Parts: sequence; structure tokens; C-alpha cells
Amino acid sequence: MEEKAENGGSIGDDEGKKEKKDMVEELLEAEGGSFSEEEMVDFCLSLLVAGYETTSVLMTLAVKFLTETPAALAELKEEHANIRDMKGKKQPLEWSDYKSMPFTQCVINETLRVGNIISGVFRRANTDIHYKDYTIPKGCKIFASFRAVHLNNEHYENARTFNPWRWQINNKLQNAVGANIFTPFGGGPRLCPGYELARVVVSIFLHHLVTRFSWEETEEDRLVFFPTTRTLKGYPINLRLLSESIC
Ligand code: HEM
Repeated sequence: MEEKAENGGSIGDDEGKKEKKDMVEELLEAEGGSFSEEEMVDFCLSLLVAGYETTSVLMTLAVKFLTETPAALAELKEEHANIRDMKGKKQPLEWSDYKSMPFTQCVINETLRVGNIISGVFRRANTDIHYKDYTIPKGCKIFASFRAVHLNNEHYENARTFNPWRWQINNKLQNAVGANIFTPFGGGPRLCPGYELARVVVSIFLHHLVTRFSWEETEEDRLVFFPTTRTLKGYPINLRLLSESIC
């Protein structure tokens, strides 16, 4: 960071050659260069902590749930094989490809719903809140549990079962009285800024995984939720490159 600041933003820039800026360069220039070093470090760390573990757990859980649900894996493979067939073998994916992966989005939604990577968020009441027979006094902190809502059978039939097809039939995000019932990325002004990035990353990952590899789990593993959501052993698998993808 210091080196970049001394070099007026970037390291090793050839004169006249416009290189893509990285995050540190953007931060050095943002707000007229008024961010302190502490603010910039805090910003980078927040993004790393908030974005890294969450996305990698989402990937792991998607692979685990798909392995345990062969029909879903078969449908996902078909969706991605069709995309690959329409493109050249080595052509990279584009935004329009990402936007034509409806079943993949069902798989991601369902993984987020069952996995509850972030189990909920804390909020402080700014005013007395009256809800049913309860009053949450002003200043009181509450924990809004996403897991309690996502795994509630009143909102989702057989709520503990991984069923990506439910998102094809009923993709309502609110219940009859308008309350949000699907909030894996939180909501309101603090909504996760990385929600679309996480979906894109996992969609691209699943594309390459199912079109190029087969796999089997090497040992049984299970989900644990405390202190954070993860698989106990990191869900180890044996990967095999498919013969048709070797070229
Ligand atoms: C599966 C992936 C992810 C999940 C489930 C997730 C979930 C969440 C949740 C529940 C919140 C709290 C929202 C609230 O208070 O209402 C949050 C906040 C945040 N997330 Fe994510 N996130 C994910 C990926 C990412 C990524 C990829 C990034 C950035 C690279 C990111 C950056 C952040 C940041 C900076 C905040 C704090 C926002 C604020 O307080 O204003 N997240 N995330």
C-alpha cells in the first residue's frame, strides 16, 4: 500500500500503457485521496473476511448437496453441457451465459436456504417496536435468525430437504403478509454488497466443475453450524478430469 502510494497509485506501470486498477489503487484515489491508511486496511480486510469464507463455503455445500441429490446433479450437468455445446470448447463464459443458467440459480438459492452460511444478523431497535404481543424496547439488540425462517416448514415444505426444484414452482421471497422469507444476504441498507459476485463466482465454478470433472466423496462429512456454518472435514472429494475435456 505504501509502495503504491509513493508511486502515485500503481506499481510497475509502463508509461502510456493503461493498466487495470486494483482495489488499493481505487482506494488511494477515492474521495479525492482522503482515506487514511487505517480506513483502507479496514476496507480490504472487511471485503476479504466477508467475501472469502462465505463464497468458498457456498461452493463446498453446493457440491455436497448435489452429490447427495443425483437427479439435481444430472439436471445441472445438462444445463451446463447445453451452454458448452453452444459455445466453442475453449470460449470463456460471458454475462449472457451466466444469465441463462436458471437451474444453477435454483441450486444456489436452495444451497443458501438449507446451508444458512450466515445464520442471521444483529440489529438495534431505534425506537420501541411492537410485534404481536411483544415490545422490543428502543436501544435493545436483537438477533434476526435467517435459519429459523429458512428452515420453517410453514414457509418451505419439507424445509430441511435440499430441493432445488422448489424454486421453479414457487420462488416467492415474501409470505402472505409481505415479510421477507428468503434473506441469505441480509436486507435493507446493509444488504450484502457482494451478493451478485458470490452468485457469479459459484455459477462459473459449477460450470467448470460439472463440464470437466467427475468426483466422489472420499469420506463422510457433515454440516456443522457452530461457531460458523461449515463442513466438519472440509468435504474432501476425489476429482477426475473427464476424458472429453482433455484436449
Ligand atoms: C455466499 C456468499 C455470501 C453471503 C451468504 C453473504 C452474506 C452477508 C450477510 C448476511 C451480510 C449482512 C447483511 C445485513 O446486515 O443485512 C453481509 C454483509 C456484507 N458482505 Fe456478504 N455475503 C456473501 C458474500 C460476500 C462477498 C463475495 C463480498 C465481497 C467481496 C461480501 C461483502 C460483504 C460486506 C462488505 C458486508 C457488510 C455490508 C455492510 O455492513 O454494509 N459478501 N453479507
